[in-house]
Amino acid sequence: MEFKTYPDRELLMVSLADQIASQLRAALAQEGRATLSVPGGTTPGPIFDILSEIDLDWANVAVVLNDERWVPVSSPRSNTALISQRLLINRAAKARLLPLYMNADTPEERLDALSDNLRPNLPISVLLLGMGADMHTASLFPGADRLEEALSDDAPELMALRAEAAGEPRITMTARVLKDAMHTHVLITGEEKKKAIEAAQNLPIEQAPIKSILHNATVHWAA
Ligand SMILES: O=C(O)[C@H](O)[C@@H](O)[C@H](O)[C@H](O)COP(=O)(O)O
Repeated sequence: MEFKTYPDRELLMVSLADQIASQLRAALAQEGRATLSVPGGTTPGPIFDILSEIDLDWANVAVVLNDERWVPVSSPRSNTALISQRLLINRAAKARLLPLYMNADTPEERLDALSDNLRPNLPISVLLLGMGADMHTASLFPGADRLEEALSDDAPELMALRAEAAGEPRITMTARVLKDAMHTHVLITGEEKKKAIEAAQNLPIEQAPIKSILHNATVHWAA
């Protein structure tokens, strides 16, 4: 794992957006297509604002969330709504959204359709992840009902998980898909998350699921 410290959050966001754009450009040059996977939550908004203005061949970029809360897009908790409003606009409006939500009562009802849609766009070219202070990433929460399966190397691409800390049911990429990404960045801010990522290294993976992707990740941090 590489740990990069930035003087402040603004510099972190600008610099990381630039690194992501360069890696997408390289993937586009090599393969003519690229897949970018991003987190929801409260931290990445500013990076989406910057990325959306960057000049690249967005028409050949597929964008997909790492995970989604099973709520309608009209909910303020919808990660799909977040990226629709802050990432898939401006120049990035040309990118193709691979959905992680379709109207239904439970994620299980839509897992097959969403997975079939995702599969041809794997592996992920550039993976941006967030992390909770409880050391979850995507929706791989410590204590989640099917965590062991979601961390295993023969997991399907997507799974539905439930965890007390998660609130609503989640749909998430499994560790296998996250580990296969060509480039992995973890975006964290604040002292609490810095301590959590340090602590994660000495804990079993079930208690610190972020560990599943740390070995070849760059962690970007600012206070
Ligand atoms: O839907 C989600 O909640 C996320 O994708 C999740 O994995 C997130 O990245 C972390 O919970 C950090 O969230 P914050 O940035 O809000 O702390």
